[in-house]
Amino acid sequence: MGNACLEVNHVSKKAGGKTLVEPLSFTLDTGRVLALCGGNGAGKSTILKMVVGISRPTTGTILVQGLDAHSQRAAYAKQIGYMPDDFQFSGGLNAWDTIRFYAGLRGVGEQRAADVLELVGLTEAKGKTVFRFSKGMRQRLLLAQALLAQPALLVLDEPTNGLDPYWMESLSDLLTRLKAAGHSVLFSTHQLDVAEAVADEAIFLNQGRVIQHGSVESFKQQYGAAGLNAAFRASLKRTE
Ligand SMILES: Nc1ncnc2c1ncn2[C@@H]1O[C@H](COP(=O)(O)OP(=O)(O)OP(=O)(O)O)[C@@H](O)[C@H]1O
Repeated sequence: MGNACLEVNHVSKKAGGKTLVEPLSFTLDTGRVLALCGGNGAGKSTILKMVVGISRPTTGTILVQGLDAHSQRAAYAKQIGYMPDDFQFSGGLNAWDTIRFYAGLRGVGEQRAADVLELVGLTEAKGKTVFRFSKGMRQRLLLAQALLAQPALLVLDEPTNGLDPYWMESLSDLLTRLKAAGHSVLFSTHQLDVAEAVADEAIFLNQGRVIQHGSVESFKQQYGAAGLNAAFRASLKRTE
């Protein structure tokens, strides 16, 4: 496809004698947002780790902007901003020193570091030591480091974990603006209302298997106000 930002082809993962992810294929076009939805242990983080290149698929290939994760590693990594789940920052640094450290790693200047802190509402808190941050503030700092290099593809693992309603809504607004600016976003969530509010497409996962993939609009049309929750339940039922 002409404007594919991410192409996942027949990717699967086995580890410890267990199939964590059964073969899956999907394409994410430029400027689109795709939500990987599923409960605990569905395989969401495993898929995201393969997409960012920190875990190698057992089978299949992944291309971001036409680049291969393993044979073109450095160029590939530059296309991606990653917000991992449950990452611990070095607690002794304040937010400003932390974001400047990541800016240095990404080859990004101080102005951009200040801009991303502003985007996630942490300018006022920039002198505060990160270990004094609430969970939601740490999440926002993690998002800020993912945004630093204005990557073509943002990969966000449970980005709304710990966010209060104000920041949930702000994240939706921010993702909408990033989309409009041509960024593509792949994120995981177990909160289907978040996927419904933010994503263009959703993939439903259960125990490492895709049980449904469709546009959020089509799920809304089919299930009305009950939305993605009803669509997910119906998909689960069909596969039981
Ligand atoms: N290296 C590994 N070896 C064996 N099993 C693993 C490994 N990594 C993950 N798993 C298992 O794979 C399954 C999928 O895990 P994963 O973290 O991808 O799920 P998830 O959908 O992100 O779940 P959660 O919402 O709980 O974070 C789980 O059962 C997990 O225990």
